[in-house]
Amino acid sequence: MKDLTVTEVRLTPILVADPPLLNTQGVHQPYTPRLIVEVVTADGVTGLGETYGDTKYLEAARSLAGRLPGRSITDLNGLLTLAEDVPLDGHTVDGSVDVGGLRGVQTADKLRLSVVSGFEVACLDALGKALGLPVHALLGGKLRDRVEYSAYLFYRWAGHPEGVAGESDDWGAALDPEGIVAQARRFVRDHGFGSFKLKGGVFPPEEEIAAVRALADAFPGRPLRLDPNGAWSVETSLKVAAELRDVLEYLEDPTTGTSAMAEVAARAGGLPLATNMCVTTFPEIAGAFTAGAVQVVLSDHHYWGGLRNTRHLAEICRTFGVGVSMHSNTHLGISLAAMTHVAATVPGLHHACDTHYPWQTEDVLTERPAFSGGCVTVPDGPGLGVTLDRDRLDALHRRWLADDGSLRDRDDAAAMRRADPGWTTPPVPRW
Ligand SMILES: O=C([O-])C(=O)C[C@H](O)[C@@H](O)C(=O)[O-]
Ligand SMILES: [Mg+2]
Repeated sequence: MKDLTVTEVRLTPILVADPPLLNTQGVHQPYTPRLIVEVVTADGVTGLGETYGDTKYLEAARSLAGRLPGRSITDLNGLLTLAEDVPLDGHTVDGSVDVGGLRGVQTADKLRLSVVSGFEVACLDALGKALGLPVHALLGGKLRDRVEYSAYLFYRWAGHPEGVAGESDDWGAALDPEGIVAQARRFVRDHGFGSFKLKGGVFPPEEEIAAVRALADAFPGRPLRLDPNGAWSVETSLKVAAELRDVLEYLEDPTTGTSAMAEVAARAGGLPLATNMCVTTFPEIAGAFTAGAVQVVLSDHHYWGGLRNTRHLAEICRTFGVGVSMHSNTHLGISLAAMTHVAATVPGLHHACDTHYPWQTEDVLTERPAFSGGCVTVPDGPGLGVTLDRDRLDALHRRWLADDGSLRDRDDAAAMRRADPGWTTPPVPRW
């Protein structure tokens, strides 16, 4: 009989290199915080998880980690209950849209669930390793052998602003339709992606419409998406919908708030709306679905509270005839593996999932998960099927230790101020 009792939890905050990707709030910082969670059992099995690493997540994770030893890694329902008691500093969850993450409102429950997700994945990884089963088997079994991802295109600068220390890359700038098409071609060449999402809300809508049109011309018939993170008014959203209806698979969070989304959805001539901003918690589902505000929910196991909650969300969507796919924030290979396992178990996953992973040149794994034909093969080995490289983890942790605190919380507006000192987060609607 195996001893599945947790004896130790290790939390390692790290800073990971990130390119200067633009969004409506600003630009990505040169390094972004992530938290690596290791759960160790009495038998010496270690499970891996990954989640947001910003200070408020780290503090909550430390509190939760202290409560785990002595419990079983199988006690995943208890883990969610345990998290409800994690104390939070009130001023960190004020109901506003998060700075940089663009994941909708911040609430205490959502913060706790985001922390729990890293622990849940680590427990599932450890359980899978202990039983010799892949994580997808613990979730009820895979329905597909490969999970399709979409190329995540960003307007970007060639490098971080002058005077800002960061890693360089050879992508060059992408600030117009030609740059975006060139970026897409490189994603196809390197990873074989068959669908494309453009992060919008950066330039006036006409410029972004032109970029999507250029993608449609370069890749006829391929599924395309545009996501301005709620930056447009209802009227602007409708104008964009009318111009791009023939080429978009869906329009993602054109405008902010459930009622504005519902108005756009009702008048967009059948173009589906997707969201990772107006439906990000279970309590938001009823209002949004009843109002017909969204046709596709972009799940994210980080903020929905883990892989099992993601399946739960997918079942609710299926019940209401709402599509489901997957959102991503900057993440590493542990999370890509977790996303792939859960996506493999979701019935009716009709859209390629988002992933930032191709933008991440650093990881904490011995071997990076790879895309082929735009897909990741679902791992069938024990657990998540990834192996921690402790030297890499230590190096990225040392970077976090050396930071003076300015990069430990993602803040895309602050990063933009390094290039444009007068920059403030634009009010919505921006256009
Ligand atoms: O689909 C989305 O909304 C995102 O991926 C949000 C992210 O924060 C993205 O905008 C980014 O990384 O800049
Ligand atoms: Mg989005």
